[in-house]
Amino acid sequence: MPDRIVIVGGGTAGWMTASYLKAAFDDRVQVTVVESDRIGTIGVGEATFSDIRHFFAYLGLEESDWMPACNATYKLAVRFQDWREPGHHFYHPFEQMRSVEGFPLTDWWLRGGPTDRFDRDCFLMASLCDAERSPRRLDGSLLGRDVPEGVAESNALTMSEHQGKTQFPYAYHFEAAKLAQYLCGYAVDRGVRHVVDDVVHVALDSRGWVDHVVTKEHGELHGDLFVDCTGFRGVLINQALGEPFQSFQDTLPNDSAVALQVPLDMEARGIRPCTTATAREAGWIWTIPLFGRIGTGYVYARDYLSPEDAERALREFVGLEAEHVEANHIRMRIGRSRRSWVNNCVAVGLSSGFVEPLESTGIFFIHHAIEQLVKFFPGDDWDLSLRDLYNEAVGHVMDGVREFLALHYRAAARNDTQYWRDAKVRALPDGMEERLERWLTHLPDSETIYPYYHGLPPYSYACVLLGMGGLPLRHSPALDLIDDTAARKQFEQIRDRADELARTLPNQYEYFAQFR
Ligand SMILES: Cc1cc2nc3c(=O)[nH]c(=O)nc-3n(C[C@H](O)[C@H](O)[C@H](O)COP(=O)(O)OP(=O)(O)OC[C@H]3O[C@@H](n4cnc5c(N)ncnc54)[C@H](O)[C@@H]3O)c2cc1C
Ligand SMILES: N[C@@H](Cc1c[nH]c2cc(Cl)ccc12)C(=O)O
Repeated sequence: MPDRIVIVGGGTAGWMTASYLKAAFDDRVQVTVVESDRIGTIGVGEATFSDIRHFFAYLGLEESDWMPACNATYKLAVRFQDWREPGHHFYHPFEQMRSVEGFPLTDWWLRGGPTDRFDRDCFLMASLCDAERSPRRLDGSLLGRDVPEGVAESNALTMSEHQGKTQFPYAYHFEAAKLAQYLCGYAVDRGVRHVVDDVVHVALDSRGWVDHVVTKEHGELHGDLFVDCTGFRGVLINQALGEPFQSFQDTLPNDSAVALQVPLDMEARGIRPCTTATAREAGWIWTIPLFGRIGTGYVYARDYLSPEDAERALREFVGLEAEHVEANHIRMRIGRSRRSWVNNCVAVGLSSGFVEPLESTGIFFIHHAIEQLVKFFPGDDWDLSLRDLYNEAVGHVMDGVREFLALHYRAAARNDTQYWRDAKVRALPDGMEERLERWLTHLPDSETIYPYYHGLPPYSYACVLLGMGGLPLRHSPALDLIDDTAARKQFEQIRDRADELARTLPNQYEYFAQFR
């Protein structure tokens, strides 16, 4: 069996992979992580999908084990600010879409919702975000008793097996660098060898497979399977094995970011239970509230804005609190390696692919890749089908997310700068134009979105279309022929329940302060 695994890179990807493989295969595999202390990681304050709870559950970790160590907070939604026009906001929440008479509530809302806020009318989470509530009460119970926690009883190996069945109501914000550190401790405790050194050469055998990697001070590291977690460099997959990188730049032009970590008095300021993405002149600014500080950054396209102007705009946005904080400029490689698994090398994380962090998909890509690696782990004969299945699954996830992100720009009503005007006419990924055409007459459903698993349910697309406000949408004509009493009752119930929750749940600061 290929049981000697060498992971090159110790960022989020490297340590998530090491700890997961140990949880899966225990001492039946030998795992080594080699990471440079000279080349830094991309550790900004990060936001996740709710599915990451399956990752922690797989490792046997509770929130109380890892959250305090990573300054983590809850995320109930992404708040899109100013994408339609200045002052407007809407949420993309973690919440199961309700349906009435077989039609999603958003469709009923289009026919005639009670207010002009589809998000507050159709989802509880939008009101909880506006009221800045924690999803848990001080005794730890979740919202009401009506939300199933549902990890323990499930025996599914992968996230895709959960999709559509339930929707967990929150995800997390955390410091990625601290999570990597925490998982390093977890992995090393379970026997992972940790080598701090630079890989200076990747030695291939006569077939072009990785034979070993050469380090500066620790000699050669031999293995059967090599995992490339070297970030945008793609030291093994792209540099040594020559696998081409396919850029998504034609459809997603943002290629840069400038980030700041800003310590703040969270007691005075509060901790918003959502990621905020605020549209700006040539991109958007993320605000990720952590316990004790916020992570913020401007994601922009260099074709429209210089790094200096981006930093200036970001500092203006944040205000005086960031005065003495140093900015971190990052060049982003947007797209994916044509194949993420080549011969005996599997790329996980930024080396495999990346899209701008608008919907917090980076860590989801990693989690998904690791699940697939376990599912399609090679045997002695390195059966090609397993590798192909892996590459197809990983490729579909990134291609699907690419479409979902492209939709944000096409649908945004904002058109005050050249950047936003160009966004309306920019090319869409192959096949998406036809799909979009259909979504305008019938809100997206599982039959009409990107046809392979990519982590995003149809209601996420509906939220973006309804919230961005730049495209004309129509309700299903059938709704004009169906009694709307049940739909109106549903809207009322949501409003009443949201009011009650907003009155009775604590705020996030109160919730997390009790553990300090
Ligand atoms: C601006 C920005 C914002 C983001 N926001 C989010 C978000 O909100 N949510 C989310 O889910 N994801 C987000 N991501 C993605 C997320 O940061 C990454 O997916 C995640 O951190 C994984 O990075 P990585 O481990 O692949 O690479 P890196 O963090 O770059 O780590 C690379 C590792 O490889 C090592 N290395 C490189 N070369 C060598 C060598 N020759 N020898 C030895 N070691 C080497 C380095 O030392 C390092 O340990 C964001 C990314 C960017 C760029
Ligand atoms: N599987 C993802 C999909 C998802 C459902 N709702 C949201 C909202 C946001 Cl902001 C991101 C992602 C999602 C998950 O459940 O996490």
